[in-house]
Amino acid sequence: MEALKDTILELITETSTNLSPDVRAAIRKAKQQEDAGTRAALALSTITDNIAMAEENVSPICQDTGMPTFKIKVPVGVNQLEMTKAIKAAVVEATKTGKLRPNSVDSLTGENSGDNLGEGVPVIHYEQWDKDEIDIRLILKGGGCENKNIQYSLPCELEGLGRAGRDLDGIRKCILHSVYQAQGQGCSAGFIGVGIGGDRTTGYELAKKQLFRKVNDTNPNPELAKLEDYIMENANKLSIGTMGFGGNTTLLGCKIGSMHRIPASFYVSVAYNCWAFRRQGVTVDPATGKIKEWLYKDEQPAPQVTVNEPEQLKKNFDTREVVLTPPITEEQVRDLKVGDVVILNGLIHTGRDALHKYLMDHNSPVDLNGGVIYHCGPVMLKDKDGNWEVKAAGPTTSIREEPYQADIIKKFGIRAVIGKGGMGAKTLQGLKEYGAVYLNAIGGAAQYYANCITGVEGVDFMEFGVPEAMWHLRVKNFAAIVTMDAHGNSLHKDVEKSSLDKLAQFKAPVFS
Ligand SMILES: O=C(O)C[C@H](O)C(=O)O
Ligand code: SF4
Repeated sequence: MEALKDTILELITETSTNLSPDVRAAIRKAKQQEDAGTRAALALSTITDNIAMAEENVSPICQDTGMPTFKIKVPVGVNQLEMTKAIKAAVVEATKTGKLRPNSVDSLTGENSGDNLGEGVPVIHYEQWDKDEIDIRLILKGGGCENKNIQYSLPCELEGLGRAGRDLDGIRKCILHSVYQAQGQGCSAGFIGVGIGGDRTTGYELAKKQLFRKVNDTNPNPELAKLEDYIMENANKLSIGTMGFGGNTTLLGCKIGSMHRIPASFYVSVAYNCWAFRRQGVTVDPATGKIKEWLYKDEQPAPQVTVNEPEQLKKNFDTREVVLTPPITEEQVRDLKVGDVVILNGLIHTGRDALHKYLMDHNSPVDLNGGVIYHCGPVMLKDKDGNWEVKAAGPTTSIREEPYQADIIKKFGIRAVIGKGGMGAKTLQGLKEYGAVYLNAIGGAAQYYANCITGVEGVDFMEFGVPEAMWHLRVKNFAAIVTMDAHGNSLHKDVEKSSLDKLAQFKAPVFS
């Protein structure tokens, strides 16, 4: 099987950079159904452009290439030890070439291994089957959507929906609630895999396994097929929309599986996947290790997408546009309101979990007064001259910084925070008190934003690892939407409230 390492490397590259046709079609449909001129339409246009750019650049669709998870079926006699060696070698190579972000972090020390290997990483599940070929499936599921997975233990009380019992209607309520609780934080519009039954572990495994089904397949269990149809007809009535901006499409797919459980437990487990639904598979010849067939590629190529120039994008949307260059003044910030599109030109600094924790008790290596913090963990490579190159640079989920953000804004005089998914009441109060804004970039649009970065002017805290370091980036035409302003307004708060009101319309039983 000497070709196996190259096969796995090709599979990883394809999964990370080229969204499969069934997922693209779902996103295309959402884009066609979105009301023109809305923020959700802007987000879907940017996402569509980003998908095309990733394919063209053979570079990660999203900077977070997730926890590489392989599900493998092997004929009797195949050497799994050899396979694991080849998989790990391919993962290291894919990381070196910028197709994967180094994502393997020691949970106790915080140290990033740098090559995507570590205890339990990558995840590799083997099972034997009676066919004489190897079936290898890979999913790259990022942390932001993984954090929106949820597991319900029935019976339970659900906000907006009331009691969820140990029956199909209780399951219905859990699934609707799982879409509501994700809001836009897991980069909606999303896909969900649902596992009914099992224990805490196997329930979640069943949920994630559903994500390997094709977007347009039909559930072989008629009762579950009916429930999937119901969810797809109704979840979008929550109007959470793309990125949680409000809008017509919140859910792009729902796949449900069921297994036996023990009498005391009744779990409903939901694996929430973002629009960057990256899963691919191949069948492989056990003798050579070569690819026989791709499993999620259609014959006809996806329709060509013309990548909108920022100018073109701006023309489609009648929102106020404000061009800003850091350092930004308090007056400029207080002039902004929710819905404005801010175009940034100049120096911004990345910072996420490790940096925010550090800055609470330490000084910043750079002057952040009037500055912009970008919640982002980029994919970075050094070019032949040893200069850093940004390969992918979309936003991470901002809510994780909620415990720190207001204090950091006050301490350093920061004027704008860029991220996705919004922040909470403490930050909203801080924006008002200290004069700052929250700018929602389009989650997952890693190529789109990498394209706006004209230079890397340095980096601090490399000891935090590439994703968590403080990168000093020069940007041009970096567009993001004001979704929390310095006057106490928050689009996220409004959408959460309106979607909760809408959720309540599904309280009455549907499935007896
Ligand atoms: O880790 C990241 O860069 C993004 C993450 O997947 C997130 O959605 O927050
Ligand atoms: S940033 Fe968004 S698109 Fe990327 S992995 Fe996280 S949830 Fe998915």
